[in-house]
Amino acid sequence: MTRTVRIIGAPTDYGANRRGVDMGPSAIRYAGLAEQLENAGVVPEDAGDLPVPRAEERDPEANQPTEGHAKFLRETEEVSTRLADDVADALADDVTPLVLGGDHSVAIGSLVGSARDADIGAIWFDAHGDLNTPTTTPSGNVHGMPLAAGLGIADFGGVEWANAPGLRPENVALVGLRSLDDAERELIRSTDLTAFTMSDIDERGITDVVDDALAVATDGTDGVHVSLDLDWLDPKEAPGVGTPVRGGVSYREAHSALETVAHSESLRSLEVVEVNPILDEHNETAELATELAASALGKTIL
Ligand SMILES: NC(=[NH2+])NCCC[C@H](N)C(=O)O
Ligand SMILES: [Mn+2]
Ligand SMILES: [Mn+2]
Repeated sequence: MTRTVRIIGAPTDYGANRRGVDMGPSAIRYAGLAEQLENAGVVPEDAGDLPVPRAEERDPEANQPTEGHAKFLRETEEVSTRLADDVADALADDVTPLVLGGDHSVAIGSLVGSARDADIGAIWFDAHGDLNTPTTTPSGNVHGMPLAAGLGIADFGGVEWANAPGLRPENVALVGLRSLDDAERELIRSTDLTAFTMSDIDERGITDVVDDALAVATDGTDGVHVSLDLDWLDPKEAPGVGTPVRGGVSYREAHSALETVAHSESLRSLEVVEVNPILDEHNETAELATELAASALGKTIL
């Protein structure tokens, strides 16, 4: 049966400290997403963008860059709750949700929706751990926290709207890490999360690492949520991101990783986040995002 993919735009920027990432969904569509998905042999269905509180409508008090504080948490709750419903509805319609960020805080809604009526695994392709909490965050930016939120870790325990019921740390694999805060490092050591750093990819090659990540994420689950932060790639390949870190995966490694995901036939939901057209060069990061989404959904070279 041909897979239908529902595109859900989540044009947020309040979870990051860089304006412009809210234009990610349009840049990704403009880069030819629908056509790329057709080339992948799936039927794209565009649900448009979720309403997101504009800068003028936000609580100015919620933008205090102090330590031990999550900025715009109320706004994040509002959008995450809606997004979770849309993701869950897509799955109930037997359609694969493809969420377009926006900053990585949108992953809270994706995880909650994808794990609403199922046990899921997650693969986090990212330079960062996104495992901070309102207490440990060095920046206050919620895009550095969504995985901890979904897992209900530390002060996210009991923050119900942010917890993904069917997601357990044993089924989460982070791939391509190269920038961690101390508290995140500590957390990875003290939980059942699986973490593959760039050094693991150097040593073992991307396919082996992603095979292992898939084994973790599919073990006893109904499917896998793939979260692709474009800063996972080397900034030379993906310059249009707010928090670039040198030493990321190459163009070919990224495709290979997502082709391996497609091959496993375990993809349940997908998101591509952190594309910031203002920081991009000729929309190349958005183009990369569309290509990689197509690879994850089954596009092959031959
Ligand atoms: N999704 C991202 N780009 N996250 C970057 C997070 C950076 C840093 N760890 C922080 O908490 O602020
Ligand atoms: Mn990142
Ligand atoms: Mn991220």
